[in-house]
Amino acid sequence: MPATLIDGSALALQIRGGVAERAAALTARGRTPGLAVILVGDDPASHVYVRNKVKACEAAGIRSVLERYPAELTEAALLERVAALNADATIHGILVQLPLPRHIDAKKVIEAIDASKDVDGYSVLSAGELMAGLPGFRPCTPYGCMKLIESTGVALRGKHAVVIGRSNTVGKPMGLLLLQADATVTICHSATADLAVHTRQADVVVAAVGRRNTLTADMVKPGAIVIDVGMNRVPDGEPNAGKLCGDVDFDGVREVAGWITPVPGGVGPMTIAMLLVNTVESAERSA
Ligand SMILES: Nc1nc(=O)c2c([nH]1)NC[C@@H]1CN(c3ccc(C(=O)N[C@@H](CCC(=O)O)C(=O)O)cc3)C=[N+]21
Repeated sequence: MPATLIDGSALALQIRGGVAERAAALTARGRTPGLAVILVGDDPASHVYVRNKVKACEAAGIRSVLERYPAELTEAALLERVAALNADATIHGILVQLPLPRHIDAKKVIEAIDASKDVDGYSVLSAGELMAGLPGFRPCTPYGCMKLIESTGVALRGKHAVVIGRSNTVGKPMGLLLLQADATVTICHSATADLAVHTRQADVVVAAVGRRNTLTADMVKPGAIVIDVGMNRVPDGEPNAGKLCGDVDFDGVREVAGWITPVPGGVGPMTIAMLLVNTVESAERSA
């Protein structure tokens, strides 16, 4: 029996509905939540993501302020904008879209965002709060993955979860969130000797590498939950060339797994939903 599809678009809509109620309650008290999104340069993919974020805010009753700058913007000028948004009481979340042009030190910019407005959860303070099990903003993509896993109804306690990828934005925080949910966690990466040995043991696999077909059917335990964070394009000369695809060989793995997320329509929409959750939460804290 093929895997049950985990519908990230539907779950994201449901979560955004909850956000809309909380935002309306804040607006009724004259405290409309506000999110500032800063986009530097003209990466076409970044423009699509940012537009989706702004649209989702509007639909949920969150005021969004989109600031676009040319790729030549100086680091000093960007830091000045962040400082101004830090001081703006109508702004509860600040998101600086990554990647930034190479002449700008992204770390420095992220650390300049006031911790109370770090709705991306990318700052060292937010990472430390997650590490220490303290309340704080969780990075939106792994946070969304946790909600997708929860939606299956399978309890994580005592389960073996394998994360493929060790980035600061997805792999590492994903491992910590799974650990916090009492899973036994393995983090695999480019130097892992035999990836399949690990994934075949896994009750949950989260693939976050950025390379298509990283996880194939022979690498998956029957019945496992498979979460696909990848955002890749099918190369020219292959069927479906140019289409968005994940890190998982979807057609193969769905025959073995118990649950699987599609790309698109899986993790991507959840990333945006959790950004709205963090923003409304930030506004509630400040109200
Ligand atoms: N400071 C910062 N925060 C981020 O959260 C951040 C970032 N920088 N830089 C880039 C990545 C990427 N990201 C996505 C969000 C939603 C979709 C999304 O909605 N994807 C749709 C499809 C979109 C399409 O069709 O291209 C889906 O998977 O169904 C994708 C990617 C957020 N990121």
